[in-house]
This record gives sequence, C-alpha cells and structure tokens, in this order.
Amino acid sequence: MPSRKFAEGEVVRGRWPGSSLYYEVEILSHDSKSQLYTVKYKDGTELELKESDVKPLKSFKQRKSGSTSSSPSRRRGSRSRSRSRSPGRAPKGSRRSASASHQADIKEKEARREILQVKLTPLVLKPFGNSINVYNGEPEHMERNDISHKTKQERIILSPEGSYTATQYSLRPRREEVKVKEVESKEQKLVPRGPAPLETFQVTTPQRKDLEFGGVPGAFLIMLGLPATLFLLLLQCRQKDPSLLTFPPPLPALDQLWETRVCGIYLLWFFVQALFYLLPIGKVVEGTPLVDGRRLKYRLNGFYAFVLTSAAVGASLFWGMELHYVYTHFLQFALAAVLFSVLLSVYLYAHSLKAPRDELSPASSGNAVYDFFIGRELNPRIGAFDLKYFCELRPGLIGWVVVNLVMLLAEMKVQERDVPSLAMVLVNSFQLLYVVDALWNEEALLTTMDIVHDGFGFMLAFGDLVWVPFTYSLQAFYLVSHPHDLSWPFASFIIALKLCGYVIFRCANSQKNAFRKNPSDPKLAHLKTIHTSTGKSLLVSGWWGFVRHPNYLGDLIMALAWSLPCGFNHVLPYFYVIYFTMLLVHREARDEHQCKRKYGLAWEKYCQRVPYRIFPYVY
Ligand SMILES: NC(=O)c1ccc[n+]([C@@H]2O[C@H](COP(=O)([O-])OP(=O)(O)OC[C@H]3O[C@@H](n4cnc5c(N)ncnc54)[C@H](OP(=O)(O)O)[C@@H]3O)[C@@H](O)[C@H]2O)c1
Ligand SMILES: CC(C)=CCC[C@@H](C)[C@H]1CC[C@H]2C3=C(CC[C@]12C)[C@@]1(C)CC[C@H](O)C(C)(C)[C@@H]1CC3
Repeated sequence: MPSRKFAEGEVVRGRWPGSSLYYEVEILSHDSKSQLYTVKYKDGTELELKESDVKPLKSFKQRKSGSTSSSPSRRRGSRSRSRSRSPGRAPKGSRRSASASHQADIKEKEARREILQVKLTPLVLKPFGNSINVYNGEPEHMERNDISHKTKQERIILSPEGSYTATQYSLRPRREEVKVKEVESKEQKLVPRGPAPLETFQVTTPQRKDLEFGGVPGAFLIMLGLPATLFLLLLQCRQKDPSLLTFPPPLPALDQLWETRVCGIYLLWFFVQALFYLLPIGKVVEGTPLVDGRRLKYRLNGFYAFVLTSAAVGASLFWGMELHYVYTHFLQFALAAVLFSVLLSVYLYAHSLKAPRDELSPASSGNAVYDFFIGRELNPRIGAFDLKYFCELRPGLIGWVVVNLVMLLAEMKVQERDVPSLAMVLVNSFQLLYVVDALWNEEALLTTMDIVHDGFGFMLAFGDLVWVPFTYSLQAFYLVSHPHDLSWPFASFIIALKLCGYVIFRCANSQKNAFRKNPSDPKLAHLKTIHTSTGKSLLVSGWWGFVRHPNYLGDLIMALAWSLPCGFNHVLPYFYVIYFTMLLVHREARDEHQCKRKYGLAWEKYCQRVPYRIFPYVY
C-alpha cells in the first residue's frame, strides 16, 4: 500500500484550488484508493487535495506583513476581482517577500498549465453565521439594477461572510459561469462590473447518470429516426399531393441516390467554409472558463464568411453556373450530408477517446451509444480549429441561405415565372434575416448550452450539417412545386408577425447578453434583478420578467411567420413550427434543470416571480 505523508488531525498547509496560495488546513482523512486527503480550511471549507498540494507547516516562511488572512475567502474578498483569475491571489500592491512572490508566480504559471486534481466536496448547506437564505444566494428582496444597488451587492460579496458563502457556493461543478471577454483589448473597464462571476473550479468532469433524450434507447432511436424523417419529408415535399396521410413514395435505390459529383461539391463547400473560418479577419474572443480555468479563443468572422460566400455565389451565377443542379439533386445532396455527418461523428468519437477526462463534455455518460449521440468531447479541435464552433454556424447555416436561393431560382424555372412569388420572397427574406442575425451576433453562441455543455457528437454534427440546411429550408422547397398566391393584406399581416417575433427575439437576447457582459450597464439600470450567490444576478423585469424564455417565444412567432406564406393546404410546411416547438420546450426544460442546479433558491424565487416559461398565461 502506498505510504501517506500526513496523519489525521495534523495541521498543514493546503493549496487553494486554482491558485498558488497555501492556507492552514487540518487533515481530516485520507483515501488510500484515490490518494486524496480530505482537509478542512480554517473557515470550514472542506476539500479533497492530492498529496502534492499539501505541505508541512514548516516548509513555509512566516510572512512579516500583518495582513495575513488565514481564510481563503477573506483574502479573496479583498483582492482586485477584475484582474485576478486565481481565487486566492493577493491584491495588487499587497506585500509579499520576493522569494514567496517568485515561488507564487511559478506556481501560478504551473496552475494555469496543469489541471489541479482536486475533488471538490459537495456543497453542504451548513449554517455559517448567516441564514441559509443568504448562504444560498437567496435574495432578501428584489433590487433595482441601479448603481447604488451595485455598490450594495459589491459590499455583500466582499464582506467576509458573503465572500465565503459565495466562494463555497461557486465551488460546485459548473461550466456555465460565463464572461466572454475580448482578448485583444487589454484595457480594464473602470466602471464597476457589479458582482463579477467568482472563479469556479470543476476539476474533473462528472459524467452524467440522469441521461437526457430518453437515455441510451432514446438516443439510439433519435439517431435512426432523424435521417428517416429527413428523407420522408423531402420525398413527401416533391409529391404532387404532399399530404402526410398519403403513403410516401419509395426511397430511390442507393445507386440513384449516390452521386460522386454531388459528394465532391458538398466536400468543396465544407472545405471552402473551413478556409473562410481560418482567415485572420475578425476579432478574437475568449469563451467561457473551462474545467481548469482556461478559456479557449475563438475568431468571430462568421459574418465575413457569409459576405465572401455571397460574393462567390453571386460571381458564379454571373458566370452562368447552374444552381438548378442542387434542386434536381437535392436528395443526393442530403445523402452526401448525412454520410459526411456520420463519418464526422465517428471521427469525433474516436478523437474523444484520446482526450483527457477533464476535456469531456459534462453531458457525456460513459455509455458509448449515448456519448456517440450527445458528443463525448466538449471542444474537439484540430490545432486552433474548433470543429463544433465552426459547424454550428458556417456550413449548415450559410448553406441554408444558399439552399433557399436555389429554391427561389428553381421556382422561377419550374413555374416559368419572371419573378419569384411573394410567398417565396417572404420565406427567403425572413430566413435570411435570421441567419444574418445569428452571424452578426456570433459571440452570443459561445454561451449557449451547445457550446458550454453539450459535446460534439452525432446530435450536433447531424443537426448543424444536415437538419438545418435540409429541413429548415422545407418551406422554400415546398413552394417550388406547390405555388401559393398570397394576398397583400395577408402578406402584411405575416410581415408584421415576423417583425413582432424578431423584435421579441432580438431584444430579449440582447438584453440578457448586455446584462451578462456588464450588469452595471446604465441602460439596464431600470431593470429589477435577483441576486444569486454565484455572483451573477437574474433579470426579473423587462423581457425576462415577462416569461422565463422570451427569446424562445420570439423565435416561435418567427417560425410561424415562415410557414404562413405557404398557405393552409398542407401540414408539411408547418413541420418546422411543430418540430421547433418540441425542440424549444425540451430545451427549456434542460436549461431550467441546469439553472436550478446553478442558482438554487434564487432560481426558485425567479420562477415564482415569473411563472410562465415560454407562452404567457399558457405555459
Ligand atoms: N433555430 C433553432 O433551431 C434554435 C435552436 C435552439 C436555440 N435557438 C435560439 O438560440 C437562442 C439562444 O438559446 P439558448 O437555448 O442557448 O438559451 P438562452 O435562453 O439564450 O440562455 C439561457 C441562459 O440564460 C441565462 N438566463 C436565464 N434566465 C435569465 C434571467 N432571468 N436573467 C439573466 N440570465 C438568464 C442562464 O444562463 P446564465 O445565467 O449562466 O447566463 C440560462 O442558462 C434563443 O434565442 C433560441 O431561440 C434557436
Ligand atoms: C433535431 C435534434 C434532436 C437535434 C438537432 C438540433 C440542432 C438542429 C439545433 C441545436 C442547437 C441549435 C442552434 C441553432 C440552429 C439549430 C441547432 C443547431 C442556431 C445556430 C440557430 C440560429 C440562432 O441564432 C443560434 C443562437 C445561433 C442557434 C444556436 C443553436
């Protein structure tokens, strides 16, 4: 049996996770299997530390300065929060001996590189001088989001008790703690940022036991069901009578579906988009903190990729390229995309087998089938090329706009029209606006659950590369062979509906993004907030006081406006609204689950205050 250095009850120094600072701790126990010591800090925090993070007292020189804090939290409370990434780092200007400071600097660098193998003790809601309400970040009352309130919040956080509780609370495994920060700008804002997120350390990625999407059988069925649904929709859409009650035509034989040229074009499309992604244009930002405190860098050039793609497509049309080929070979393109996404998923799964445990997605389970579906690795990269981030916005989303354009041209050709129909123009422009909006606000993608929580596996590979371009364009595909004359009054109503949905969607998303970026933003001063012990607050008035997911509501209103131009003869063009309602209801439940875990009682208070999830007075 391996020997242990320290005995139970011994008083030693233990490293504070993620920092180079050591505090006095008492050894409570030792686990011979994991070789971890359970230690207790003076302020009561219990952690498990590996042996190399525990040092005998005598190996530390006593500091001369009288400002020593024996509690990580107290020290933390007095540090400059905007600068330090280490919870225990001393404030700028605090005196340390040259050697201690040198040693600390080296350790700090090490800490950034290595992953601390510290397991965090689950949060124990012990009363600690304060009431459990305060401990758990429960707001004593609702606050207005004004500056005086910010100062108050600041004080609460910085008080020893406040910082202690917040610190301990934030030690819960969380990835969602977010601050997307521009890398290139080194300037620090002088405006108080409100309760900036406290550092969090999730040292090992816990694998989930409570699986989503119906667990392993659910994931398996979805993987079979999605491609089947896709081909069913496309086949049915080409039918003269696209009623869902009529039997779908048989799938063409594989040798008819397989077209090498189509596969070549599809690959060309994918790699040209990859090339655009690699162009050194657009600012570079940092994503949300990872398990080890690192933040990955992302280049925001999706909008440039879109402009370049538009120029390339425009030029090829000018030189007489026949986009009609895409329409006549739509099923073949869909098959190429399906095969590509399956191969990519296999590659991603194989890639993840080499990934360290802490780089796995918190959604992964350890079950091969489920992990193949949800994605095992969180951020698979080839060098600096982030596969998930790239696929989420570029080939599929921009591809969707190109497919819509193909359908618009096909409509003119098939129906021998000089100009596209009003219905087709509306569908094209509405969806174009949606894609341009997503690319323009690309940075917001970095805080979505797809990037922060879900791995990159079949679900997103298929969703991004196949589902989005081939099913989201169904209305335009439908209109090619099922013309629908729209009256101007009805078209005006649809435009108004779309604009209404867009305003809700954009304002809600922008309000939250602005608040997360700078909670003290004077433009948001009129909003009420609930304080949570993670340091972040929740908006309870404005859009986020209307329903708990106003952005989903706006998105769904827009979805309806995309389908209405197709008329009411068939359900098929409404597939997107139906599927999307199911997706967002499920997504809302997933997000709710995660927020409950993150914010505890504060989230429950928010739910009481804002009882409806998506649809006011309905759901
Ligand atoms: N077209 C499509 O197929 C499709 C699919 C999915 C999503 N979308 C759209 O994508 C956009 C992003 O959606 P999303 O699902 O990633 O989630 P989201 O609604 O943008 O974000 C949810 C997160 O917002 C924060 N939050 C929740 N309530 C809050 C409050 N009251 N105050 C402040 N922050 C609050 C929480 O995170 P933190 O507290 O950690 O910040 C929560 O986890 C939406 O507009 C959605 O409609 C479109
Ligand atoms: C059908 C199933 C089970 C899975 C596929 C889901 C997949 C199609 C979506 C999951 C996350 C979605 C998403 C967008 C598009 C659809 C998904 C990839 C998004 C890119 C649409 C535009 C938005 O503005 C957005 C916020 C950038 C979206 C991000 C999430």
